[in-house]
Order: sequence, then C-alpha cells, then structure tokens
Amino acid sequence: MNKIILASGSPRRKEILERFRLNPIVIKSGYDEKENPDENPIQITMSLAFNKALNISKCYKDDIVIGADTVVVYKDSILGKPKDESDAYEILTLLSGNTHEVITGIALIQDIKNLKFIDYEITKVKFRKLDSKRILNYIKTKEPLDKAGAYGIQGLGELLVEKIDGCYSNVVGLPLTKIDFYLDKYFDTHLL
Ligand SMILES: Cc1cn([C@H]2C[C@H](O)[C@@H](COP(=O)(O)OP(=O)(O)OP(=O)(O)O)O2)c(=O)[nH]c1=O
Repeated sequence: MNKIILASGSPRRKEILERFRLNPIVIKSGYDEKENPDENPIQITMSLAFNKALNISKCYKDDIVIGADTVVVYKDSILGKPKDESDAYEILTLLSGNTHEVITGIALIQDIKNLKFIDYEITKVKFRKLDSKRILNYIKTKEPLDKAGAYGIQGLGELLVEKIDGCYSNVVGLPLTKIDFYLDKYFDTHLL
C-alpha cells in the first residue's frame, strides 16, 4: 500500500481517515491561505486544497498527498473560522434558524505518477433557532473557535443542528466517500 500524507493540521481530518483504517502521516502544509477574491467559494476551497497538497507533494513525490479546505457559505458570504468570540457570536446568530452550505474542496496528488485530482462536496445544514443564551454558552466551551462557521457538528455543535442533507464527514472536514472513490479508482488503495 502506498504511503498517505495528509497535508492538514486539522485533527478532525486525521480522525476521519483513521476511523477507516488509513493511518496517514500528517504534515501541516505551510501554504499561506489567501483567498482569491475573483473565485467563488467552490473554486476557493479547491484552490486552497490543491495548494496545500502541492506544497507537500513537491517534497514527497512518491506518496499520495491529500489536501482539503472547508468553508461555510450563507447567503453568498464565506464564513471561515471566527477571528474571536464576538465574531463567533455574530456567525452563530446569522446561522440560527437558517440553512447554510458546508463546502469542502479536496485534492489528491501523487507527483511521481503525475496524478492530480481536485474535487469538492457540498452538504446543506439547517440550524435550530438559537437564543443568545445558548449561543453564549456554546462559545464558552471554546469549541467554535478553530472551526469554519464557528461550530463542530462532531462535538457539542450537534445540538445546534436541526437536519443535514448530504455527506456528514464533509461537514467535519473531509468527504470520505469522495476520497474513497479517488483512492480506489486511481491510487489502488481500498478502504473496504
Ligand atoms: C463546519 C465544521 C468545520 N469543522 C472544521 C474542519 C476544519 O478543521 C476547519 C476548517 O478549516 P480549514 O482551513 O479547512 O482547515 P484547518 O485550518 O483546520 O487545517 P489545514 O488548513 O491545516 O488543513 O473547520 C469541524 O471540525 N466541524 C464542523 O462541523
């Protein structure tokens, strides 16, 4: 089996792969996450995912390198990670009672075989109506601070969610079924 490198500092992405018996080597990509204002959210997540993976694959040409980037989109605005607690409060107030999209761009690269794939997945998430006390209590847990959209569906944030439409692991940061599709079809790596 080929070595898999996860070009991401996100512990959630590592956990998703480990749950499915892949033990990636984790190397956080030093890529500076600058968004291009001319790109739409899908293009932004795919370019960032690709550049994160490319940065690492230059030095690990034999290995399969996976990069990803997740954003929350509500009414055409990209809601990334909150800058601070008051930003988290604003984001969660905006999302309360409404449906947003979680978009994750992915890239898989194996330089030596000249294999490069870029794709994305969208999941719709509807939030419950949240009063300010609940939002403040959630922010106190610190869970929102390092996550796009200021929540983690895999944690206490599950309590904010009324329903989801689409791939669950995509919301957590890595659309597993799509990753499995590419690994199986092009990289001779099979999760099942
Ligand atoms: C919506 C949502 C996001 N997130 C996380 C996934 C990502 O880690 C993070 C989005 O930030 P990203 O910039 O995609 O990733 P990262 O900075 O954590 O890691 P790296 O750039 O090194 O790859 O938000 C959750 O964990 N749960 C959720 O429900």
